[in-house]
Amino acid sequence: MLDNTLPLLARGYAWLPDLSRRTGPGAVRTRLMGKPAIALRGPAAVGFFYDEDHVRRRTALPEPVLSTLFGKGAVHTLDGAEHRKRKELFLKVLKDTAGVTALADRVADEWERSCKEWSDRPRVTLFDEVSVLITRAVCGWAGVPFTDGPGADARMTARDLTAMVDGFATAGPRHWRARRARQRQEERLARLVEDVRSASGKTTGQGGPPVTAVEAVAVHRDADGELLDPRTAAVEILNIIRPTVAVTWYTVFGAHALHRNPALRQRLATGGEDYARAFAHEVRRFYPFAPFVAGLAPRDVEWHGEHIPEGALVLLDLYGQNHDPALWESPYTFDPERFVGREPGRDELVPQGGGEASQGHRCPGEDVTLAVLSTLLPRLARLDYRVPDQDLRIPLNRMPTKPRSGFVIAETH
Ligand code: HEM
Repeated sequence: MLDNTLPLLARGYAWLPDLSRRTGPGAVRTRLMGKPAIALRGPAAVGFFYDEDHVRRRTALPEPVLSTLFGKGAVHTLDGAEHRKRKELFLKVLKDTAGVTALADRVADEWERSCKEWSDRPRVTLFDEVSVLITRAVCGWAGVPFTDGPGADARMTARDLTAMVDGFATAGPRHWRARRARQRQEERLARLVEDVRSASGKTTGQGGPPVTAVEAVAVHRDADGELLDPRTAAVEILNIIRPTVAVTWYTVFGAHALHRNPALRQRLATGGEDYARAFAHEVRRFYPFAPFVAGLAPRDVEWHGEHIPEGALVLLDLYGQNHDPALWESPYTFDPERFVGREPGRDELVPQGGGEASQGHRCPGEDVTLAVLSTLLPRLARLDYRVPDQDLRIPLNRMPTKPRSGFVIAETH
């Protein structure tokens, strides 16, 4: 069987759906990065995938992904007790309702401030502006100051954080930009962690409980009882602020959805929290972001009669599951009604992984994602703007993708 790494990089989100159309229903067998690989989808597959007896993460992620998107030593790469202990840190910071609301309030304030700035400009690119406003909000909230050092002002930080996401699945200039961005931000945040540790005395328990995400990371002790080394601490601070800024992608997709479905605008503008949340869920289901998640079989295992040899890559096809006609009626229709008055099942809607966030690798940032989207999208629906002619195509062969123009909005008069 031919190795599919290059076709994956070349075809992006279309790669797995095309393979599965060719191979028919059931699991898809292929080869990736020189290993046999099997791709699964569906709620039962989610249960299988998130069982550590079947799939482990250590060594599953290739170096180019770690050096751009996640960082070396990140929570994504841990298993078992080590993973659960590190994950507690994220759950403490990201599942705290008051903390998430405080972050959403900062996003709302930054939105108001940005709208005032935009009123002087005939047009703005939503992707660029939203990435900066979320960067300001999340860095303020997390305790990451903006100073004059390399990559330290809000616009440079936003550029670095989005570059890390943009460059993980490609070769060439985008990839090297992502590596440099990560290096710059890890160095700066490692220094911040050392400063916070020495200034506050919090690591010795003398400075009171941590109040910011940076402080929480600085005082966190891993399963071995040790503090994180400053570089790993920087990696994990980035694993809070980078994906929060990545909600920019979904915000721009939300703008795209409003443009393509103008009848939904009024309801989103005035429909309150519940409709905003339903709309946010549908943006996460409909638009492509994380294509799949992957791990390695720790021993020979079996999935519905399919043999998976030890060391094989197991993929959970997130994008495929979110568009599976067996789960979603008219999956290629954008329709927030599917989530009005109902929360999706745990293993049904999986743009950010499945299973329990506290037990497995499911994204701990779903509350933050939904809160930021529910803050920004109704405000966008209430904003008076025009969508000038531009290239709004969303190429599926690019990962991650977005409307090519970045979604330009212009004043109405
Ligand atoms: C832009 C929207 C987001 C998307 C599409 C997304 C997607 C994902 C996916 C697919 C995973 C991997 C799940 C797995 O390996 O099984 C993940 C993990 C993770 N996400 Fe998110 N995420 C988003 C937002 C966030 C936010 C806002 C945060 C933090 C504030 C966050 C922090 C994390 C962390 C720390 C992990 C690793 C969890 C672990 O390995 O246990 N994500 N995310």
